[in-house]
Amino acid sequence: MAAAASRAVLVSRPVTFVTGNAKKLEEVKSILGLSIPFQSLKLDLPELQGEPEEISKEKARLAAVQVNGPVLVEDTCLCFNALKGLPGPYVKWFLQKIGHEGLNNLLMAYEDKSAYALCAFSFALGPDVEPVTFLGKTPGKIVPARGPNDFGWDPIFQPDGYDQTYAEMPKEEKNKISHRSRALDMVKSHFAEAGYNFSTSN
Ligand SMILES: Nc1ncnc2c1ncn2[C@H]1C[C@H](O)[C@@H](COP(=O)(O)OP(=O)(O)OP(=O)(O)O)O1
Ligand SMILES: [Mg+2]
Repeated sequence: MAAAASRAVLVSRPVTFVTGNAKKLEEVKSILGLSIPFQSLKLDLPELQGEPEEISKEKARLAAVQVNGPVLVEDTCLCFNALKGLPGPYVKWFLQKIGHEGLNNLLMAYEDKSAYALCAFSFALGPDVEPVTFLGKTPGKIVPARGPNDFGWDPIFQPDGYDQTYAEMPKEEKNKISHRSRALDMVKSHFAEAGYNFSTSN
């Protein structure tokens, strides 16, 4: 810790987590706890097409311009192996248009129902600083919907090693193994190593 403190970067404001999704914010809050001082801003940022890492980085660049300070953003993908990673970053639109049943039907022609949930967090210190990205991945499979329908595709994703879907699992259990918590672990390590020193007085 002494080493980290000696190269501490003084950051004038707490990090702003920018998302248009209240459920995402809830998960990030409960996973991060008090480990990183952050505030949130509800904004649905435009998303570039392309690879998950690039989409997330570009979101961070846009967010940093909007906030004019340090920002954290996240982009979530649900990737089907039989479809070479699709719908991936476009799962939000697939879910909106064809729902859980439609997502299951996409895999009807394939025996392979395996999938992975991928979460890409990007952190930018400000509008002129290149964002850094942290990826978290949880392997599983796509199943007919089971469990409460209160968060996106949770009811159709069953992580490997579990007989429950994300939706059926207790939140604390999901937060232990989820793609989001894996990526956030890396975010936390990055913050600890960089020794950022956030002023909370705004
Ligand atoms: N942990 C999760 N479990 C289930 N569904 C999720 C999860 N995280 C995100 N989703 C859903 C919400 C969206 O439909 C889609 C991800 O799209 P994404 O662009 O990352 O989110 P979003 O547009 O709702 O919020 P943001 O404003 O942060 O982009 O997957
Ligand atoms: Mg989005």
